[in-house]
Amino acid sequence: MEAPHDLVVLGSGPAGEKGAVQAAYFGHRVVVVEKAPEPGGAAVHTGTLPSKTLRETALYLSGFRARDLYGVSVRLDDPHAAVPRLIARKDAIARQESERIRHNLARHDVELVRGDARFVSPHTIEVRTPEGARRIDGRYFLIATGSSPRNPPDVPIHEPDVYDSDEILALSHLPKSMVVLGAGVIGCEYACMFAALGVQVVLVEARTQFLPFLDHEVGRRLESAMQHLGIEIRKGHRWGRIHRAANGRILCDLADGSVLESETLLFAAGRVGNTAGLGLEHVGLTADDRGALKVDRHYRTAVPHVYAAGDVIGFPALASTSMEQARVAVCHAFGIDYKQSIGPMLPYGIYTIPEVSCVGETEESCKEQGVDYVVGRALYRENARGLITGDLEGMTKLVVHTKTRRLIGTHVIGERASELVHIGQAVMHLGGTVDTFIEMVFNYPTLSESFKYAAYSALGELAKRR
Ligand SMILES: Cc1cc2nc3c(=O)[nH]c(=O)nc-3n(C[C@H](O)[C@H](O)[C@H](O)COP(=O)(O)OP(=O)(O)OC[C@H]3O[C@@H](n4cnc5c(N)ncnc54)[C@H](O)[C@@H]3O)c2cc1C
Ligand SMILES: NC(=O)c1ccc[n+]([C@@H]2O[C@H](COP(=O)([O-])OP(=O)(O)OC[C@H]3O[C@@H](n4cnc5c(N)ncnc54)[C@H](O)[C@@H]3O)[C@@H](O)[C@H]2O)c1
Repeated sequence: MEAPHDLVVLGSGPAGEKGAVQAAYFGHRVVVVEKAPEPGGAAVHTGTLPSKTLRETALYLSGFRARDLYGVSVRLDDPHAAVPRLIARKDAIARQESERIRHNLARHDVELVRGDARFVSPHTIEVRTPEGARRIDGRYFLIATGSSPRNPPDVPIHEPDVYDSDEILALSHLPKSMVVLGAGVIGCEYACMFAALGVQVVLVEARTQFLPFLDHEVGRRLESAMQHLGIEIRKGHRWGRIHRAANGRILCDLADGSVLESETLLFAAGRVGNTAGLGLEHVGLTADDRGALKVDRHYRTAVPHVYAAGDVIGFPALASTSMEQARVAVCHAFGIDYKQSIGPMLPYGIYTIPEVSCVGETEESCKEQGVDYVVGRALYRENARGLITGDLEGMTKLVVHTKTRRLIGTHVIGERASELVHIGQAVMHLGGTVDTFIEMVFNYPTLSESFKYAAYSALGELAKRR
């Protein structure tokens, strides 16, 4: 009989990898079970990295970034050659990242077992491996099995030309038109990517507010930039039947009676936790109707020796937070005095075109909480690096507490937004004020310098309040 492992991790995505390595680093014997042929999960194979690689490749192949510099029209030299080039680049990145994960696990002496895991008793899983079944006992378990695209019965995902966000990565050619259902982060990102490649995109969303968690001014800017990119945005529309016309095109009925017709359709409306088939009943757990597991602030489920982290626990379902949750879970399980909680301020990076990133309070959240605030803005078009880069629509926006002058929110839309936001995040994390930016010397010319000018703008607003 195999000796029990200290930690058994189900899944090798961001949560599984980081949780496993954290425990192994502190001397514990760890095994990771992964059912896919290569480690990395959705982050490496179907979600984060593939979509971000496609975005960069789409911008490069379409000459998109050069549009405002040289007045070139955005078009692909050879649309037929684009898809193989997009796919090849994405596959190369996935291979390298899987290899990095294998290496990271191996150098921490974490065993990686290929197979489908399910609980057969509270302390034992059975793994169906290509070679047969293997039982693994553990003292603690970390469920990090991630999520999959939601697949409602009335959406014919497996029909040709109808895709979900996993299948879209196997697109064989660039379509002329696409209807994207769901303007969540996934829908918006893919809508932008395909529009940049010259595909005619219609984006449908039931809500009337575009990405409602964004600062509304930033959301409006993004919406108008996406429209400028050629995307037709249909807000406040529910969709109904999706079917095929006699001419082979895809039809999507909208609740107002109109019908959208396109060559392809991407269904991008939500994900469900990968808990079906995990044998949760053998450990005394149940998932909710979205397949998600409930955890406490230490990421412990209702069963004390079983933890869960990442997409399988639902919101916010980001690679960034999944890793941190798993580290916290493992530190708690083994009493490691290292990481007790995840940072209180979670940044969002949305890789639309343009990119958007934010952390902390929005104008709307300040109003809701009755917080007295001012904002400062700096436009990329008034920034030397913005002019050089040709991004004339970008903006850095700071939200500052009127009384304490502390920075409480950072919002960036434009080139490098998801990198730049960390400047604001660091200042917020360290309790900095608007004056911090005034004291700092920034490299010139940089987009980072927009923080100083946004701070000046906020100072102007503060002066009016005196
Ligand atoms: C299109 C798209 C774009 C995204 N972009 C971003 C982004 O830009 N930034 C960001 O932070 N997040 C992004 N995300 C979200 C991010 O990919 C997820 O939050 C992240 O992958 C979750 O990590 P995880 O470890 O919880 O699960 P996953 O990465 O899903 O990994 C779970 C692993 O568990 C394995 N598994 C499942 N069941 C079993 C079983 N029974 N036995 C063994 N193994 C099993 C799976 O095969 C998988 O490898 C994106 C997601 C999508 C879909
Ligand atoms: N850059 C990033 O950080 C990034 C990128 C992609 C995905 N993700 C994560 O992946 C997760 C899933 O993203 P998602 O975009 O699939 O889900 P989502 O739930 O965020 O968005 C789905 C959208 O579809 C709409 N919708 C649902 N049913 C509808 C109907 N019948 N008619 C009209 N509209 C309808 C919803 O109102 C919603 O806006 C998110 O939690 C997100 O955090 C993150």
